[in-house]
Amino acid sequence: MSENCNDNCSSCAEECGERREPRIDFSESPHEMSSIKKVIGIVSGKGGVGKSLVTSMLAVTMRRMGYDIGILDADITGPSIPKAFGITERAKGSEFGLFPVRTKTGIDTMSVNLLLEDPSDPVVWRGPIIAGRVKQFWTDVIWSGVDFLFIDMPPGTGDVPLTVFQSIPVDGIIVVTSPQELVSMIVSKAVKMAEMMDVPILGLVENMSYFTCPDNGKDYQIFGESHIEEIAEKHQLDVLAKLPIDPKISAACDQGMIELFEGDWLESVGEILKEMIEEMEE
Ligand SMILES: Nc1ncnc2c1ncn2[C@@H]1O[C@H](COP(=O)(O)OP(=O)(O)OP(=O)(O)O)[C@@H](O)[C@H]1O
Repeated sequence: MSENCNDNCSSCAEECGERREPRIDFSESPHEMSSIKKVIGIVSGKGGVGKSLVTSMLAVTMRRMGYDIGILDADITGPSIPKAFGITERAKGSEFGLFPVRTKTGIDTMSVNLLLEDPSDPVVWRGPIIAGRVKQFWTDVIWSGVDFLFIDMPPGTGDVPLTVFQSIPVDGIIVVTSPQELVSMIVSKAVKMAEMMDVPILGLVENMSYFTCPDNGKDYQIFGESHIEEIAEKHQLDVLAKLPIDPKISAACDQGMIELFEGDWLESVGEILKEMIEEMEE
């Protein structure tokens, strides 16, 4: 029996010797006109740690490296991708399906905010409806010629992320954390969920890790000392990147100009993803 066993075989993907129910395949096929090479989920154990920001910056970094990128905003109740990229137009559809909206540098995006009459309307749907909408972003959207589709996952380890993992074949996930007390437990939860769903974890990204004082150039750990290395070691994971708290980043996000951010923090993650594609194409 797996150490992660929650006694619910129907929601578990692990093939252990004590399985009492057959493993049900909930996976959905993408739109028949889609072509997607790799699907990467960006997750966090709790909200507000900068998951959407890391998704956006990673997409921009990979775009700068020459890849064709899509972002599926699965954070239905708190969609932040259109705002970060300054997208105001609505998504259009045809008899074939729904088309993503392209950003200024050519990143394809789909988000519930691109479908609402008024993007400031709250989404007050229940879990199954939210999960259904995320599935539609996979099955009904035409993701054409995408090398990497990044999924900005809903925060936490509840119903919706579970459905996303079951229905979309995610090739790997990146766990975003911030240096706070509860991080160890939160990372453990995200790691266990990924293991149960049989999805490889590519590593951890620590956001808001430090602040570099513009006056003396020194780094300060505003949220306290980071324990990310210990946590990574405990779960045998890699720390892929550490991002500073940077008012220029939040300003770029607020102004819809994340594509203009300056910084190479996520290039190491880009190299790992590049290897994934190269291995696939060999
Ligand atoms: N490193 C950073 N430096 C400055 N501002 C940041 C940084 N990381 C995140 N922020 C700001 O914090 C806010 C929350 O970030 P973001 O929306 O990415 O979090 P999230 O984890 O996706 O939240 P939720 O899951 O609740 O939607 C945003 O306004 C963002 O601009």
